[in-house]
Amino acid sequence: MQLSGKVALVTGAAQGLGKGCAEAILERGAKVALLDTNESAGQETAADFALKYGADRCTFILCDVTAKDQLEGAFQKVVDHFGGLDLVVNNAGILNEVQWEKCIDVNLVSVVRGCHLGLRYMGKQNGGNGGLIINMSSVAGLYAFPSPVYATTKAGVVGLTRSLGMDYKLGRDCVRVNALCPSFTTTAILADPEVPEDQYQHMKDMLERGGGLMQIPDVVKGLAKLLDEDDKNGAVLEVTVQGMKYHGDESGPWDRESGTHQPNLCIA
Ligand SMILES: NC(=O)C1=CN([C@@H]2O[C@H](COP(=O)(O)OP(=O)(O)OC[C@H]3O[C@@H](n4cnc5c(N)ncnc54)[C@H](O)[C@@H]3O)[C@@H](O)[C@H]2O)C=CC1
Ligand SMILES: CCCCC/C=C\C=C\C(=O)C/C=C\C/C=C\CCCC(=O)O
Repeated sequence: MQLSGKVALVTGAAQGLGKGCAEAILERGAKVALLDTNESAGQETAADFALKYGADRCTFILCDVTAKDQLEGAFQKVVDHFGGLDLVVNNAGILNEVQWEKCIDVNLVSVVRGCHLGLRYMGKQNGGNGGLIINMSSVAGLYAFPSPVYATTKAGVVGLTRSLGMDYKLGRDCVRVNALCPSFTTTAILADPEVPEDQYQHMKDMLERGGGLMQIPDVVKGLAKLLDEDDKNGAVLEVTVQGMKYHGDESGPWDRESGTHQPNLCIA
């Protein structure tokens, strides 16, 4: 996707992976709205980006993605402020197995809503120009993971992405939907996850066996791949210290006999 002059909205962008993604999008010439509940970090990030990329190219919007009115209001603010919308990164997420309903709300319900809003504002059938949605899932959404509710939310994001990315609807809305599945990356989410001790110990063990931590720029390379590959729709990209690979090339039962698996290729 050519991003010069385009408009992006990134949730959970005050810090961590969302901030890294937002900066990569700014570097490619787009304008970016940063949404987050953390007002001080969000304002600081926006001020930093304004200095580097220009005050007219970045804005912070205080928004709890789990509050329907706030998320809807934020999408409208972005369109009012920048005059359109071309790219949505649904990134905000938490790991909390204690307040597990909240984990589902932030990581899955809000991503569903963010996708619906992306389609509403970017969909050609609604007067938009088409666009791209990138959902932040996790390797935890692809393999068994010791925090079951978190893993469920991330697997849900994978299913949502694959299904919204089916090409039968692309001719109508011209909005592609892809997902990024990183492994453990150094951000604040690792510092204090609200998980039982046995889950935490098992995660530490997986982290060691998996080859250790990634850094934010490693994951941003995955985002860049999804931004560059315009033929991808419904694609799910795993990013680990071992490299990157797409998931989901297996044929479903409807294609298995004929062997005519139809990858989700963008035809718009
Ligand atoms: N760091 C890691 O190892 C991995 C992280 N992820 C995912 O990446 C995404 C970003 O996480 P990180 O940058 O690692 O963590 P982080 O904790 O540094 O950043 C998360 C951001 O989301 C914001 N946020 C949380 N709840 C929110 C809400 N209700 N409304 C708006 N903003 C909210 C936080 O204020 C924070 O700025 C999450 O979806 C996470 O599940 C996926 C795989 C690995
Ligand atoms: C040791 C501290 C653990 C704290 C974990 C906090 C957040 C983790 C978020 C994730 O999304 C975890 C991401 C991936 C883990 C899933 C599988 C591990 C596979 C290991 C590998 O091959 O890289």
